Amino acid sequence: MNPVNSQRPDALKQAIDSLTHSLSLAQPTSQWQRISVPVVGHEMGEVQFLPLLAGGAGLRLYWANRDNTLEVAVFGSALSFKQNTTDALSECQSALADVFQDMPSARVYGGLAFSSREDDHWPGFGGGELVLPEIELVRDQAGLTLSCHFIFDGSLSSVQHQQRLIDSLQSLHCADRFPTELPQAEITDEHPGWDYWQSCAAQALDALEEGRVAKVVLSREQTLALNGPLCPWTMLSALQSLNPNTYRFAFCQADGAVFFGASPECLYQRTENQLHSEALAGTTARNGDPVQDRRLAAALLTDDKNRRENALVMRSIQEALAQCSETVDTERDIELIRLKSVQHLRQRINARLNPETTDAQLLGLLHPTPAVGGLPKAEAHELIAELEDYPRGWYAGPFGTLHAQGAEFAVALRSARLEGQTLKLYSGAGLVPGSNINAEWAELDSKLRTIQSILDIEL
Ligand SMILES: C=C(O[C@@H]1C=C(C(=O)O)C=C[C@H]1O)C(=O)O
Ligand SMILES: [Mg+2]
Repeated sequence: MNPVNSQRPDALKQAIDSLTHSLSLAQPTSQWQRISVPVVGHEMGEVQFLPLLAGGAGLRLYWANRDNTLEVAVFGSALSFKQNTTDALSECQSALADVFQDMPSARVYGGLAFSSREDDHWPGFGGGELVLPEIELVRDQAGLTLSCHFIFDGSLSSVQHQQRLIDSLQSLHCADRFPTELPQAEITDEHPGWDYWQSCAAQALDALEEGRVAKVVLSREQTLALNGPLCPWTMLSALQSLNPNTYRFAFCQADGAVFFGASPECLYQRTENQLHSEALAGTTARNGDPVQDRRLAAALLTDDKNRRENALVMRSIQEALAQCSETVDTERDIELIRLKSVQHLRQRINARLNPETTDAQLLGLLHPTPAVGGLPKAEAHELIAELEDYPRGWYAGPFGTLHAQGAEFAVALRSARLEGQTLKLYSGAGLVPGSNINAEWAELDSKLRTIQSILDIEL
């Protein structure tokens, strides 16, 4: 990989200076303030978010949507909503409404855990966290914008905060060498390993045959030991090249622990009362030989087990949306989604929501879909808690953004958690009656393959 220069493009430097100037002129008010400046000039296109994040410190977050119409880098949080339970979003909904009232263009970003059970949470990440950025760099259809958010009431503490914010703005810079080199990685642990998988998948198949569940998604955590520091922003840059039409996301805690990934799956995207969701389930591998690859795709499109996996997700999303929508329409075609190491079945669904529907309600109704949990929900989640012997944390949880006009959440799959020189990778597979234990294990493998391949893991 080429080391890239460490300068700060002039267009960004000018925006930083202009934002610093506006910030120093801020008038005391007790309300939230958002100050934005456009990043303009011929060098605007050279402002790369990942090297800037790599050059930063403390809490940072990255979010890019699947069609690449929105890319965001967050440096620090002006306000943080920590979630103890996944449904606690309803508790911060009114605080969020106040923030959006004062700053109609503000957005919050973050992730939520898969489960509200505390013993399923990761240390430091808890049940979830949504942040209002202290400094936010956004690339969208309007161009590039640098913003900051703060409370400035003229008190000593807010004056100090204003100064800290100016210092942080002035210190934005690209990492000296980016992408940085990647360390060597070695697989040291797995939950489940192959032996335990056979027994846990067999127990799940029993529950399926007895009709206790119709579908259950079991997952696996693979631990990699690294022989040096790993730059998560370099990983994201590599993921972006391999799978450009995925949601890319990262949440880096102040202590350096990072959750990141590149997911193909949308939980929902809402603009006012128009909502889009999808059933993304049913998987086969990719093959380097185009003829074989097309054969795999054709087999997937007609495969009974994979279509059942998908149909159950579809039905569950339809039923959830029916509870809060005026209309719910499914798109007729099942599409094929091709990624670097796997291909999936997808069917889209659109709804016109009842006007009073909130995002807290939507998250509660939709998450976890049976693409990552199972059906019936309660029984499947109980089985997952019983069989899986590691915490899922934010893996398979919602990750995304909320704003005054809407929201967009990915399902945080194809993801990993980095702590020091330990990287944990996650993947899951949906079991339905007739699933084969070996084939589902191979599916777990192929979903881990993309991140592994960046790290040159030999299998
Ligand atoms: C659970 C994961 O993926 C989900 C399970 C799928 C399946 O079983 O076919 C396909 C896509 C995702 O909805 C994962 O990648 O970890
Ligand atoms: Mg599957």
